[in-house]
Amino acid sequence: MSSPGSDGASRPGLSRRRLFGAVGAGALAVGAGAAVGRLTAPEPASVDTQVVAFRGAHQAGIVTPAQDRMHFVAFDVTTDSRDDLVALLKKWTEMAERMTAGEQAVPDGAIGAGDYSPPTDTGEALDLHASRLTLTIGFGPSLFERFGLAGRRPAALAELPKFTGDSLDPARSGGDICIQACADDPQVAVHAIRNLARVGFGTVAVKWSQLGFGRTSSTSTTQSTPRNLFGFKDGTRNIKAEDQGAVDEQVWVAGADDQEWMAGGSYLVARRIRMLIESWDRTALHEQERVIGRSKGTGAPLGEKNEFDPLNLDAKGAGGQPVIDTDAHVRLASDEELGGIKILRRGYNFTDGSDGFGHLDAGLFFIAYCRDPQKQFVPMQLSLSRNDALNEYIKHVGSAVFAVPPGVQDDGGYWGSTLFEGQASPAEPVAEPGH
Ligand SMILES: C=CC1=C(C)c2cc3[nH]c(cc4nc(cc5[nH]c(cc1n2)c(C)c5CCC(=O)O)C(CCC(=O)O)=C4C)c(C)c3C=C
Ligand SMILES: [Fe+2]
Repeated sequence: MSSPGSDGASRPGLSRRRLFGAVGAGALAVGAGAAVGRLTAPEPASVDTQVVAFRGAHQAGIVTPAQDRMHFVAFDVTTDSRDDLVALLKKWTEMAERMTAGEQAVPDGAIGAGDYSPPTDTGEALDLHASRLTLTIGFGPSLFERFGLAGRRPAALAELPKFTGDSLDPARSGGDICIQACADDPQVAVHAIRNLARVGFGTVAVKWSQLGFGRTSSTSTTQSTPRNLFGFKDGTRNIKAEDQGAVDEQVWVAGADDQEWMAGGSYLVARRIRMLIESWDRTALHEQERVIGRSKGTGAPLGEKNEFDPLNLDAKGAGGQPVIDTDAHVRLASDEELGGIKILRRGYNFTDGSDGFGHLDAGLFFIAYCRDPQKQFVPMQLSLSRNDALNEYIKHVGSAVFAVPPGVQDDGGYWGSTLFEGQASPAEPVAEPGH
């Protein structure tokens, strides 16, 4: 197994490709991208930057610069055996570390297991790079009702309330465990989830899953802002990895918050939000911009010139009416209106065919990370669900919340070991969100 360098980058992206030789690896990276038909060009990457370190104080895939593709899965745990569940988490950890390093899920698993048994790696990523694959695990509230975990459930991991307008499909909601796979190559993300689900047979079963084809936010100042399916730049005022103060205050759980096993972890809220594309597409540009509160072209706040100009929520037009409307999305979601609350958004566009009525089943698979969903996501979504002008054009159809444990470190840990072994390492307390 390879180990990442101290800078978080390593070279084992080559090893899955060793079959084909290491010469010209940089050129092959470009070829591999073209072969799977990326819709948007990946940001330039050398072989060295293909691997995101798996180990660390925090799991990768949260403040990691958002990759362009996602495969998200929620599992039900089908066993009653805690030992079997822990054994699977250990196996998953090994496989996840290998795959994020660009290696096969199991050494030589694709063709080395012999002619008479099923391959232990499914093989579709054999000639692909690591593609900045990250795998991030989370545990849902329902898991804590079993396996003797009741006393270890953090208060922050309460089920989300029903919000005005929710039209949730239980078949696309909840789950005992989630795994978020993000990569710059869709086949790499799908391969990772497929192989983890495959070895989980008998212990877990897929409850629901979602593919995302384009990031809808930036999580680093090094990234350009992408556009969502309404055509607007999305992620401009997101928390960025470089803003350490905001990340510590709003994203990472501190040891003193509640359950110590969550120190260095975070909470993930997932919402499958259908976007009523046809209705939006019949809406005048002026109204689209009023609803969002930003200009479609530049992404600038209404009344301003440039994308990153500050929101001026007090500005009034000639008639004395607010330039950014009282029910504009960005006003209602802003930390200025919410007592300092922020979240880290990491969502993806999706299109899952059409719905039988000639409408695209398309939208935003919204993912948010925060230190306490009850204090951050819930008040934000309460405000949006009641008053947001955007509600005429969207419908929340799936929902889930998960506790995302801290990262796996070099201490024999595995995904969830701080929960199952009680090995939490205390973290420095930092200020509460919004204070
Ligand atoms: C509960 C949180 C949020 C949901 C749900 C949500 C859905 C949603 N958002 C857009 C499009 C845009 N959102 C933008 C900004 C923005 N959105 C949220 C939160 C939720 N969005 C926040 C916290 C912010 C930042 C507000 C601020 O401080 O300015 C923007 C503007 C660009 C940006 O800053 O990111 C767009 C565009 C859609 C289409 C959508 C549901 C489908
Ligand atoms: Fe938004």
